[in-house]
Amino acid sequence: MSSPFASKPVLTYFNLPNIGRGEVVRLFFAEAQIEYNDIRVPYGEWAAHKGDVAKLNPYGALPVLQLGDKILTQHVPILRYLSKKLGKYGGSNDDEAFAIDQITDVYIDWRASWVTTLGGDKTAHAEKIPRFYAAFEGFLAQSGKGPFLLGDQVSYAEPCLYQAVHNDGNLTNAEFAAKFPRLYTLVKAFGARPQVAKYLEARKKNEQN
Ligand SMILES: N[C@@H](CCC(=O)N[C@@H](CS)C(=O)NCC(=O)O)C(=O)O
Repeated sequence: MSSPFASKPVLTYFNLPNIGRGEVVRLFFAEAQIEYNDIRVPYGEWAAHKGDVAKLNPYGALPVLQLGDKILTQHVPILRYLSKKLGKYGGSNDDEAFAIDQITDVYIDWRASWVTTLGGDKTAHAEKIPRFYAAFEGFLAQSGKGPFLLGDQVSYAEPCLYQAVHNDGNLTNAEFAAKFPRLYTLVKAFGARPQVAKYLEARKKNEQN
């Protein structure tokens, strides 16, 4: 791995079990083979760090990415910015860029809804979550490509979708695979990308779900 940036990016995020927003940026870095400093704040120590983060990020939340003298926040805009800087992962025309934006905005909605079901309320989960998977599947059907949203070209949508499927344990769910075949094929293909597979193997030690 190396870095196309003038200095090594510094990603600060929680040491969560691979379910959080910053982990999506880590997945993107794995795919793009970007070397970065991975600062992991133990969740239990957040109160002690919050003030320092607020000095960098007016929103006061993580992840924060330091890129030289730039401070970037909001995980999907971070992915979008990195994609532009790298000249890939963001689509090669306005229509492709729109398709990525569209599906990742649904991912953001999924995330906002999903965190409200974290207490383990199965009824709330069943009421709220399947519509997002159906939307992902629908947009993938509209694109008509595969295995990825843009065909063979990976975009920053893939790490987002990978996590949406991973977070509910659906990577090994045959029923899920049958119901959402395009989405399932996409996340399996993303997880099998050599650099991503290597990263996923290494992160197993931190896997708790
Ligand atoms: N819209 C932001 C949300 C950031 C966010 O809410 N981060 C959570 C962790 S995933 C956080 O820092 N929570 C602690 C807090 O807000 O005090 C993004 O997409 O990055």
